[in-house]
Amino acid sequence: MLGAAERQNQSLLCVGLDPDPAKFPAHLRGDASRIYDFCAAIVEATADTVIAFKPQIAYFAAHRAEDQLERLMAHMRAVAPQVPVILDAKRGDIGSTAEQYAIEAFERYGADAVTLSPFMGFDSVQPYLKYEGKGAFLLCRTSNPGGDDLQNQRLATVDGQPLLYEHVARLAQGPWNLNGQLGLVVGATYPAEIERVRELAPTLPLLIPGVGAQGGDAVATVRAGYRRQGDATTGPVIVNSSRAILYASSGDDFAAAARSEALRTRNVLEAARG
Ligand SMILES: O=c1ccn([C@@H]2O[C@H](COP(=O)(O)O)[C@@H](O)[C@H]2O)c(=O)[nH]1
Repeated sequence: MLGAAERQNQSLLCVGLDPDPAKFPAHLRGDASRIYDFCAAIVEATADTVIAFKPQIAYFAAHRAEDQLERLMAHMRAVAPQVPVILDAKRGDIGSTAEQYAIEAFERYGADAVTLSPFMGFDSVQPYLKYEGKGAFLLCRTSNPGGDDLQNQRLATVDGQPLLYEHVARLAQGPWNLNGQLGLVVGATYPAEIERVRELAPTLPLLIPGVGAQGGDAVATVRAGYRRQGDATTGPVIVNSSRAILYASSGDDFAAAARSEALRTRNVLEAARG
């Protein structure tokens, strides 16, 4: 799906759906019952500019808007059937609970992929892999400064003493990737680490948040993560921007402004492919 959407829309851009009613345009501001309306307008305005959509579940759950997320997932299917939807849920729990989270992501919401924390080990990831054709992106080197606290620690007990994030990348490229369903999350705020992850995980899709509001360098991100080999490329690169697109305007023209910002970002990413 990623390859098809990338080709059809000529895009590496993922629009993140992080609806915060306090930031909505004036006629919707503060009204959590309009989360669906806001997001549906963004989806309609950007559907032909993206490789993927990424709704962040916290922004719906915090406002008791899970029913609106269900409707939005169905709407994305209808408006953009070719565009994969990555549910950003960052789940991670023992196997029996993970089975319930997998039902939530893939059966309740019908997501194509979900984000997971790998911290609890392979048995916490395995329940998601039972869903044929669905994907799981493991947090590897996240975009936030605090990612250093654990992800940049050296593992003295593992061969070669890799950094923790390097170990996650190797596991995801190798023994954990039973049916080719895994990808990795790497922050656009750390291009050198994106390059390292690409070395260790040449075929995996990389979900890369951090351009836009977090200030990550879009060009450096693509140069670090995107590889063309002959006519083929290595694993896809999915560069997420949420707030910079969603809140490009606080006026009635918010959807048109979101489209302009999405097109601008897409074009920067395209130019960086070389
Ligand atoms: O390392 C990570 C992992 C996930 N995120 C999520 O991506 C978006 C970023 O939003 P912006 O408004 O473009 O900053 C958000 O949903 C985060 O939860 C991340 O930023 N970094």
